[in-house]
Amino acid sequence: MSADNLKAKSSAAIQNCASDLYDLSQEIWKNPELAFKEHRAHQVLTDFLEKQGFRVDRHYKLDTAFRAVCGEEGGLHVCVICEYDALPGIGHGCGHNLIAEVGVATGIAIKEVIQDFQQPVKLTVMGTPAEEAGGGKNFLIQDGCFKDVDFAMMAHPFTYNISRWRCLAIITLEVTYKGEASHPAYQTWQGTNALDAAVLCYSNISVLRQQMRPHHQVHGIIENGGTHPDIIPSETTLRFYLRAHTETELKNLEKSVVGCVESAAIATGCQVEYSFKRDASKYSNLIQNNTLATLYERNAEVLGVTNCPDKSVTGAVSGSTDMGNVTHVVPGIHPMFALPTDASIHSRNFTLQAGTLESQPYALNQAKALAMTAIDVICQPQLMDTIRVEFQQDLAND
Ligand SMILES: NCCCC[C@H](NC(=O)CCN)C(=O)O
Repeated sequence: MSADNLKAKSSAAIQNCASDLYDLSQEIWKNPELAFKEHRAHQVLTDFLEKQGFRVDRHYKLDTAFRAVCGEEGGLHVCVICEYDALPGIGHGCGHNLIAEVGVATGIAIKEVIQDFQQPVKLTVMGTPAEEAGGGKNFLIQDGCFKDVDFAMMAHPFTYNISRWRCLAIITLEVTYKGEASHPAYQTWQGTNALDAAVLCYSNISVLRQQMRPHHQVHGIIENGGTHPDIIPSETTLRFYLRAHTETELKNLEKSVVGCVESAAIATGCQVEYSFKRDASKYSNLIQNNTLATLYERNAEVLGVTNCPDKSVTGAVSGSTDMGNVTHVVPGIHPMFALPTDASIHSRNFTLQAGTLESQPYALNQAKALAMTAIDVICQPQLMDTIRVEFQQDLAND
């Protein structure tokens, strides 16, 4: 069968399941679950994939991770990634219900044609928890789950179509100031105000922002600012995210931020403890493989998905994802696809849009484009050599 016929057959498989896929997505959207607690999503996704004939490993390495496999060993191993965690307070404001749906739909589409290829193909749909906080993919990477994968793909809903979204390496900084409680209207001089230290720290970082390099970002919150207006706060805590193009740049940014943190302690006489979380919550920048991205762009274009023409939008670099870490261990792509909305991700309006029937064709198109991209590579296995060379070059230049 020609690649074009395989693509048509795979797309038809998605279209045939469109109504069930919408129900699946709705089930996740209506029941938002936070990082590592995505029990219901795990259940419905694994049940769905099992019904579709996948060999499913539930609770794969992590309680709410899964692996659903079809095909055979001995040839290419394609991995399609699902995310399904929600955000505190605003539900699926990042549209991960659609990411999960796209992952499953892509899996169905590739499975439909898996026996039609000239060589064996193995397909894994990988369920990865806790993208928004915690970095589920990093635990799976550490456990060797991507070791025999040739390439990995997923797609993320957004406000624009951006095939090669560049996202940043990120690290979390936690800061605690300790002072001395006292009455703020009586013996004020006996107090040491930890809230003043927190406010100064926050302001120092705001001032630093003007001097930061483009694409360096620091933003955060005061998590605990004290307990009562008439007690000088003796302890406060802050949490910041620091982002930069690469891990090396992130290190430089860390140094500047440490100056802001420590100077606030000196100015107020507080003690300070701080730590950069060098654990699974630390995400690498995203490397979009050129060959995979080019194939995806061509396929998406055929389906009427055109990349946003505004270079100021497509050239923007922002946000972070643990898919970044995946693209440092295997070649991958992570296109952003537009829903019909102006709303920003992580907003209530985006939550609403991610649950509409109106958004469905946009999600299903992505699944078709990802499956078509995999079909291109499987039908021209020599492309894999180029993909591997690019991958090594990208890592070396990172
Ligand atoms: N450890 C912090 C992770 C933050 C990840 C988050 N990701 C997104 O918003 C994009 C995709 N969901 C972020 O960039 O803030």
